[in-house]
Amino acid sequence: MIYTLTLNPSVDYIVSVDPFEFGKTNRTATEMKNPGGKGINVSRVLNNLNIKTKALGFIGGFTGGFIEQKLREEKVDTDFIQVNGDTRINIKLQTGEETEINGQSPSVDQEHLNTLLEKLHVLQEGDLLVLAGSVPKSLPSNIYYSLLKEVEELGVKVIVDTSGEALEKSFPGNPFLIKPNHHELGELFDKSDLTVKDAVHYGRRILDKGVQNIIVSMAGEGALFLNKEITLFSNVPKGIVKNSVGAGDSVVAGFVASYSQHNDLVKAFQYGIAAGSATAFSNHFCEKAEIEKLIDEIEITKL
Ligand SMILES: Nc1ncnc2c1ncn2[C@@H]1O[C@H](COP(=O)(O)OP(=O)(O)OP(=O)(O)O)[C@@H](O)[C@H]1O
Ligand SMILES: O=P(O)(O)OC[C@@]1(O)O[C@H](CO)[C@@H](O)[C@@H]1O
Repeated sequence: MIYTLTLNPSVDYIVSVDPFEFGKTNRTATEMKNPGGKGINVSRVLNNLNIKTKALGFIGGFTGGFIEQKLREEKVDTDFIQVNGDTRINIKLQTGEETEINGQSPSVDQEHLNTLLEKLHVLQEGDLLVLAGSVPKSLPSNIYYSLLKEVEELGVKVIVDTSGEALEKSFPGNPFLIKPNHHELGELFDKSDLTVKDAVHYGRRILDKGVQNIIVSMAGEGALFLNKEITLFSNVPKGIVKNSVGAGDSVVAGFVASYSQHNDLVKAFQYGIAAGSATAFSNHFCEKAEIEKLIDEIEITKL
């Protein structure tokens, strides 16, 4: 079984405004309201690929109700924990470039956390758990490390997709996979504008800290896959990016979809990149046929 955990879900309000003028009343040309948060996005993409997951996380208020209702309509299985306060609303403003305003989440207390731990204790050998997204302020920044330790004895493979302190602190918990983009990887070492060579160098330093596999996505510039045995580079297919919200989550979902079926890291890397680009090239999360159309354009080379 595949589980996703979103500690900090959101309603994503994705609007295009053209032209956009600061200090003026602007009107939207298009708008969408979607259930969001990185783990939830992974569940939604896997659902598009006919792979069942259970989405865990903390939700509350009218926005939490919206998320549950939408996921129920899409037939994504959920087991959320209710918290006091409204789940945040994240604004994604498309004006030719993309600007994001991510909101604040309601607080999560010890009792909520204990309920989460109970839910995680039912996981079994062979299960995959995706821990994704930012950590609400009320939780410690080493929460993903604690959760990795919590399921360590269960034989579960854990994927961590987050950034900054929460990501860095997860490394000694030996996550099966992490997927930073090149900016997030650079941030961990106080570096910007990483080249492919730099990304390989810093990726290797993270492998030394206990992470088993790393995908470094670099938007239109390609992606890397690293573990102690192999270093691979992938190009990305050519196309017009329409909406990158959830493209990174689609890489994770595509990887999980393929790996859970074929147990092959290289194939899963390729499928993940195809899924990321298929989402980036459309206004919805990728579908199977869209991924399969791109897969042959993706060449994996050994570095
Ligand atoms: N210009 C592009 N051309 C082709 N594919 C792209 C492009 N930009 C993004 N993608 C696809 O989206 C994936 C994720 O992009 P990126 O490296 O920006 O990760 P991210 O920052 O986690 O994504 P997100 O925008 O969802 O936060 C890439 O690996 C690629 O598959
Ligand atoms: O604030 P976080 O948790 O880092 O990211 C949240 C978020 O930007 O990530 C998803 C796209 O990856 C969106 O659905 C959501 O709004």
